[in-house]
Amino acid sequence: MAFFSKLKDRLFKSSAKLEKGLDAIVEEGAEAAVSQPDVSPEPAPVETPVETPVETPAEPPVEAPVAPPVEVPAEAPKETPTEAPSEVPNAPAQEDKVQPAPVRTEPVAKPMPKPSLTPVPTPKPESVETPKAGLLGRLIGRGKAEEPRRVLDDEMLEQLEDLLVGADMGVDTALRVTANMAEGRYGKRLSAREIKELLAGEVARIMEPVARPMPIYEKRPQVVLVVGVNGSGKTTTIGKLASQFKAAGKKVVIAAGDTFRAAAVEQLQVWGDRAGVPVLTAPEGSDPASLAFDAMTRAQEDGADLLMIDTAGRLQNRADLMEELAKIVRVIRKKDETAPHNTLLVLDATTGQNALNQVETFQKLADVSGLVMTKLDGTAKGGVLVALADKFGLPIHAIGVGEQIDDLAPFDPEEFAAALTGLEGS
Ligand SMILES: Nc1nc2c(ncn2[C@@H]2O[C@H](COP(=O)(O)OP(=O)(O)OP(=O)(O)O)[C@@H](O)[C@H]2O)c(=O)[nH]1
Repeated sequence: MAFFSKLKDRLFKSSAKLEKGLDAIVEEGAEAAVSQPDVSPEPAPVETPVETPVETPAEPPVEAPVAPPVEVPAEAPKETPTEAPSEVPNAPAQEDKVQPAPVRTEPVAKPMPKPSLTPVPTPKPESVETPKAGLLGRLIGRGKAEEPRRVLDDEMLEQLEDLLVGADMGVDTALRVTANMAEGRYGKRLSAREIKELLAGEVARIMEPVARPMPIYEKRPQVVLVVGVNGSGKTTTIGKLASQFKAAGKKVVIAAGDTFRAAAVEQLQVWGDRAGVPVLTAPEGSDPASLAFDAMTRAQEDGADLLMIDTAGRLQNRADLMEELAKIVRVIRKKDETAPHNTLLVLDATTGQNALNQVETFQKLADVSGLVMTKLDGTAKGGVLVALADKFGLPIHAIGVGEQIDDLAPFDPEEFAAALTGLEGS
């Protein structure tokens, strides 16, 4: 199965929610579609008045400049370059070719520049000559004249905003996205598909700057600290990443740093076995920093490429957690002052807007350098990724789309946008 279909399949709850909502918005205010073909195939007679012809009474009054019958392109403008999506996700291997300089030479924890607050002018769509929908066209579903269309006005924009807020995009992002969608199109008649394409284009534009695989450095061992609240998917993500790194030829060691929960340690051992990677553990209740130090020693002795350190995620006592994370960092820096080279924050997509609070909290506790978003399968809250990208600009290294070892994919903005909005892959 192509990865696009898999992602769309897995994101079905988010996509179904947006897709149905968009269809309903257009249908609700749609004009009589058949009497409103997109484009008159006949050249207009010279004496044709500028106003809407009398024989199209279904056109509702519009306050804004009246749109010509068709000015909306059949395809939304593609503004973001696409990397060839990989059937088998392998983020580490991709990045490995680049081998960037060690992490401390660049401010990895600093948020990337935020997208501009002002709507980005969208290229004005050129008129598209839509061929007259013949019987064959209608039979195969290409009859554009059959599509319900609705004039993009304030009421429709408000409905779109509400829909996006309901899909967990957050108010600020939803307003920005709809403003950009309306740019140059206000008063025009749009079909549901055209709106989905516009929305997908906007989402992809916001997501493109943050879609970055986890950087791999020449430093050995590269230390990856994994943080996040309990249950967000840290253990599972470490297992999946370890498996992918190993498949890419890397020697990996895992440290089970959540020493307070025996079950967490056992679970990590199970994932280590699955990935074929050693997991260093310590007795329940022992000092996680001491384990991290031992793991660092072992990883150095073994010539490991990567050391992945799991951590506790108890936010109930932030001061303790902050001290615990700070101590882990202090001791591993005794071995390598540039460590940790990555601090991954694992977020559970099903928590919706709460994910935004978690980013703020963990940015105070640790130097978060990138995000992994888990449980994107089976949630209607996938829109929160757009809000996260828009608000923080932190790189999204990968997304979790299931509980199996292979269910971790590099983040592809265009595929995500298409899957989120319910567009078919082409
Ligand atoms: N559907 C789905 N489930 C996931 C995904 N990632 C993790 N899970 C599940 O989420 C639950 C919690 O995952 P863990 O990896 O144990 O989370 P954790 O952050 O390590 O939690 P603690 O061990 O309590 O600290 C498990 O049942 C996982 O199988 C994902 O991408 N999709």
